[in-house]
Amino acid sequence: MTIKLKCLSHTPLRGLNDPGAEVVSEVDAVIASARAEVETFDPELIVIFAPDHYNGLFYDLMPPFVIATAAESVGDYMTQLGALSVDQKLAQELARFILDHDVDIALSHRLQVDHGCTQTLEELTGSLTRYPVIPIIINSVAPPFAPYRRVRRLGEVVGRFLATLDKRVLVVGTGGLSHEPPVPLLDGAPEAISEFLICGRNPTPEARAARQARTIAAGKIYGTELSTQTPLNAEWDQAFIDLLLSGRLDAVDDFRIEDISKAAGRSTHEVRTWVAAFAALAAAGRYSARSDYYRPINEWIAGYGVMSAEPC
Ligand SMILES: O=C(O)/C=C/c1cccc(O)c1O
Ligand SMILES: [Fe+2]
Repeated sequence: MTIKLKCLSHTPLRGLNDPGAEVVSEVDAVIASARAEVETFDPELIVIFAPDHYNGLFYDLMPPFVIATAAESVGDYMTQLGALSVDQKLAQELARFILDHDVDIALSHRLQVDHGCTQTLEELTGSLTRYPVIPIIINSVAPPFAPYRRVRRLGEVVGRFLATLDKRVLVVGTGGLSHEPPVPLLDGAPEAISEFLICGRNPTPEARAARQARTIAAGKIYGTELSTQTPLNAEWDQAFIDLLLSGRLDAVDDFRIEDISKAAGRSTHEVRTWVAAFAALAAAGRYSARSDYYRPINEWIAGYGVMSAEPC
């Protein structure tokens, strides 16, 4: 097996509520270069660790981890609609391997995935179907969450499975870094919102448009005194990037979920996908990592970062 890693923030506001042209072209260039690297690597499999934002997973049955043997994009925001090219057989084998190695994971034979998975897949590969893929969703948005040590363990077991394959594998983590978009909480939610959070699958086009308009409106005031959302925290983001660069992944075992939510925003927990991706890579031995880009971007409600890594 040959393995490479890419971790990227995602933001559905890219293209819908952009910062200045200079920042947009900086990020365009970083993504274009990441995509060129993926093209050169020509992966035979992509394992993507991603969150869901109440598009595929709801509180009627909210698993901490899910592996998909088939997945369809809901096409939210500006993402493509349609099926992903999931390697069904390999996903089933991986699910069995994970369970055999003492990590509990749910299995979906028809998972709806959102921008949290598809935006990064499109950015890195140009489509939803360019390469065989296995999506693994890590609950990062709908508390309570599995502890960070369990996420690291999940990644490690996935990495051990990948080491048994004779393939070029790209491991991807998508989400984070610090941010808090206006995603509602079940705790204390009014009836209509709690009904949505419990079983809001397949919203009407009007409901989807209203949700997107709310996110855009939140992006317009994020980071100002008009916003009630926890602001970006560049210091937290840099410390997290430094931790991944250092290879001291076991430090995440001490991460306290409530502390992170308060310091850097509730959706910062999407970094759980980065933790899993790095742990999968680390299962192959020591790695060398680089931080390709970081900038806090209020318009996108994103501590926006890109990292790459490979074994050394
Ligand atoms: O779920 C939504 O509607 C919005 C999600 C969002 C907004 C801003 C930044 C992100 O990383 C998001 O996932
Ligand atoms: Fe997200």
